[in-house]
Amino acid sequence: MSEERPRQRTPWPPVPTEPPTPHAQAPGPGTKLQVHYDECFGCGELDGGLHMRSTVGEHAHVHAEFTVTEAHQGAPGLAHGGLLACAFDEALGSAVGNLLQRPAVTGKLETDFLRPVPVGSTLFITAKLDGTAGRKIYASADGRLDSADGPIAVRARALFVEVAFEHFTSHGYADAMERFRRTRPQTWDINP
Ligand SMILES: CCCCCCCCCCCCCCCC(=O)SCCNC(=O)CCNC(=O)[C@H](O)C(C)(C)COP(=O)(O)OP(=O)(O)OC[C@H]1O[C@@H](n2cnc3c(N)ncnc32)[C@H](O)[C@@H]1OP(=O)(O)O
Repeated sequence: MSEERPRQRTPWPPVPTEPPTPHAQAPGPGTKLQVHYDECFGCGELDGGLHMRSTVGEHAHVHAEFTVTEAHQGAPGLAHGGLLACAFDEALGSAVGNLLQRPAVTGKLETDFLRPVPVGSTLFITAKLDGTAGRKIYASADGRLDSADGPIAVRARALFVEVAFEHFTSHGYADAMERFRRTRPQTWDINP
């Protein structure tokens, strides 16, 4: 299997964009990012969740790690593709939310699965912001197998759409903001 397997041939971002500018209060390189919501399947402490942790890298990248356990299998001994997509959604969303400090939800997420990801392996995911166009935020990520310079196993790119905080209170739990603040007391008071 060759290292470069560029399955994503369509232009990206698909529309003209502005360069993404990290928010003045965005956490800097080396910052270990906090859980954004303690009941999040991606980063929270739920039994069976992905328990992902992320760190801000240089040049507005976010690095995340996902270790595949027996609870994440699709085929015997291999990660389920849907859960891998979930790990990328988490890493990409973490980059968008933490670096831009704008509330946003995933509008579109596409993944290329380039290599099998076995149980016991760790995906080293690097997510970056690619551009913004009004409420639309484009981001992409690579996931390398077992080390930060391992072969790329999964690639993803996503469109996030900025939303008002009411998105969470009207479509989710009415007390969504209290639930966010219970995990991260100040973050969710930031005006978009
Ligand atoms: C603040 C401090 C933060 C602190 C730090 C936080 C850290 C935080 C870490 C989070 C880590 C979790 C990461 C998981 C993130 C989820 O899992 S989010 C859950 C999954 N996603 C959803 O549930 C979203 C459901 N969809 C929706 O609610 C609505 O469709 C949307 C996405 C809000 C868009 O609806 P809308 O607001 O009515 O806007 P709409 O005009 O339809 O679309 C806006 C633009 O986007 C385009 N668009 C929308 N969808 C698509 C699509 N699928 N394809 C192409 N274009 C699209 C539209 O064409 C439109 O383009 P323009 O016309 O403006 O050129």
